Amino acid sequence: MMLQVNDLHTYYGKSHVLQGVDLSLEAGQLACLLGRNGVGKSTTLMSIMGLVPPRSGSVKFKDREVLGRSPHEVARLGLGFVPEERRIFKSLTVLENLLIGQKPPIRAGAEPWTTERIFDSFTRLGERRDNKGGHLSGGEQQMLTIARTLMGNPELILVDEPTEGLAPLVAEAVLEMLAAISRQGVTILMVEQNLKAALKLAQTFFIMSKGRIVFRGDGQELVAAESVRQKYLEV
Ligand SMILES: Nc1ncnc2c1ncn2[C@@H]1O[C@H](COP(=O)(O)OP(=O)(O)OP(=O)(O)O)[C@@H](O)[C@H]1O
Repeated sequence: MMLQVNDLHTYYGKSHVLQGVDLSLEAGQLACLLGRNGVGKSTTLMSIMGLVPPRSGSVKFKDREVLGRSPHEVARLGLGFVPEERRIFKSLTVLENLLIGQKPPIRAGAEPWTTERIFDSFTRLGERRDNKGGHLSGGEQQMLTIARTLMGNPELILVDEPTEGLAPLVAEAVLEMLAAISRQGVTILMVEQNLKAALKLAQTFFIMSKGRIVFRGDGQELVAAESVRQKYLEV
């Protein structure tokens, strides 16, 4: 198992936000975490990464317990995090931004991500390689944030609402980038609000409500589960 989260509890002060989250992902999967605003999706990703320390439970990354480790240590084990806000260096070029994210691969035999591989795989970034980060569009900045995370050669990436605030066509390009990354063997857990877009992309779906996972299934099962969608997703 690439990721196994069991009975995860996280608090902000007295507020009990994650109330026993259970989820698991196999290597190579692209999974989508859905749910209404404020149910704890971002907190789940941040708890896995150690950015918000959970109070109890277990987070196993490739069968190794990572709960209690610092985000830096978790990243070094091969877990990448793409936060919702795009953290690029505006005064540095696309190429320089990518080089900042570079870390040697952990897994022997895996083809490492280099700037050339990034520019070959994602030509939009290649065209912009010498442009300053601050001059990129929102969608390009999102692509750069994702690509910079890849430069750390993660085996699993956690991606928080990558299409937030992007126009539909740009959002589609960002999701296509994630699909391409998945096809290249990186496991992905992403939060995405747009169900229609997510259905085209992901194989596995988790729905969260009030700090717990209330549904797990594939695309067909999610489409069939009309009452679940009505109860937990639709407004
Ligand atoms: N730093 C914080 N301090 C206190 N409460 C917080 C903090 N961050 C989030 N919360 C609260 O925790 C709950 C879960 O937030 P979280 O961001 O994980 O939800 P979400 O499902 O990702 O929602 P959204 O889509 O709105 O980001 C919300 O009620 C939110 O107000």
